Amino acid sequence: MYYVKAPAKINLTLDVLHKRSDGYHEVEMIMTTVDLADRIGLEIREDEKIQILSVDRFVPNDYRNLAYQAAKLLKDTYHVKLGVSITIEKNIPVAAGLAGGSSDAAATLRGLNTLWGLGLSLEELAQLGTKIGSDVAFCVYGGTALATGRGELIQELPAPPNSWVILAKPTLGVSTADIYGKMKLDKIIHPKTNQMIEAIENKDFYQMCDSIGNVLEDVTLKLYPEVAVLKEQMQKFGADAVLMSGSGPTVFGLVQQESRVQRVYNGLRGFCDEVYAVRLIGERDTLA
Ligand SMILES: C[C@@](CO)(OP(=O)(O)O)[C@H](O)COP(=O)(O)OP(=O)(O)OC[C@H]1O[C@@H](n2ccc(N)nc2=O)[C@H](O)[C@@H]1O
Ligand SMILES: Nc1ncnc2c1ncn2[C@@H]1O[C@H](COP(=O)(O)OP(=O)(O)O)[C@@H](O)[C@H]1O
Repeated sequence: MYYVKAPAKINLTLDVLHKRSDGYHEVEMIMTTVDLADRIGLEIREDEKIQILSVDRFVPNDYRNLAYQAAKLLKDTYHVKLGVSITIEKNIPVAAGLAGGSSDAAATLRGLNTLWGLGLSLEELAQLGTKIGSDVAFCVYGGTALATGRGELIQELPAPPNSWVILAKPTLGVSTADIYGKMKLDKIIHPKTNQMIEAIENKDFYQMCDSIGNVLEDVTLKLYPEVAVLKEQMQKFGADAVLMSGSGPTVFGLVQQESRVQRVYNGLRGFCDEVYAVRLIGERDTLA
């Protein structure tokens, strides 16, 4: 079995500039990877079949699985005469704003590129990934990046300052399309994207905390007040900065001091089942 790591992402900033004629929204967002990851196991099949073996009951094990779509796209585009069995060990919460499905697809693209001996560049894989979903290109590269367009245009950024990240996922799933669709474009308060880039470049933790922002947060918080409560709790327990990731509903807290991590984690565990204390990965090249 050939294993590939598929880490979750968080959005340090997420801005929407306008709605496009193709129905997508033009975005500007800073994304970074965290060390909560699915594990993708790949096994070549001579019979040309693509098979998904997943242990998670919330994840489809057929053509609807984004890892399946990644394998099929590679196979069809490059006329590969092999198949693959894909085992997905799911650790990233599903439909959570953490890009778990996109990361599984990206890891499958990277892994099969090696296993099927295709010799494609990351750029070529990212371009292919864009056909599966807007977040897949970022997940192909990992690390930290400014993502524009509908999210598929990637400019690499340096690793952010070191930080712990507490992730808390309420027991509800959110539809990304629904949240984008309910946004009031004339009421947006834009996050400080340039200030965030500066904070990252200067490795300034407190400026990073001061620059986080997500225009989708208001929409999700209004629909699901329990997410707002979770945010307040995380602030109360001492996180340095708190924000919802992507379209939600996962809330993340940045915590610089290791001594404070346990307190925030334990505090949240009291009323939220899914809480994780992880680190920012921040850099590319740790995904093999
Ligand atoms: C909000 C974000 C932020 O990173 O992440 P998640 O919350 O899903 O993790 C992304 O923009 C989500 O990316 P992804 O989940 O790949 O979305 P896609 O499958 O491409 O699109 C799902 C639906 O979301 C809407 N959509 C998505 C991206 C975009 N720039 N504008 C949109 O309006 C469209 O209605 C689209 O049909
Ligand atoms: N490998 C996969 N892992 C998770 N979800 C998947 C996968 N393949 C398809 N999906 C579907 O994609 C939807 C969004 O999943 P996910 O990527 O976890 O969320 P998000 O886009 O909020 O980060 C889920 O409802 C799920 O049914």
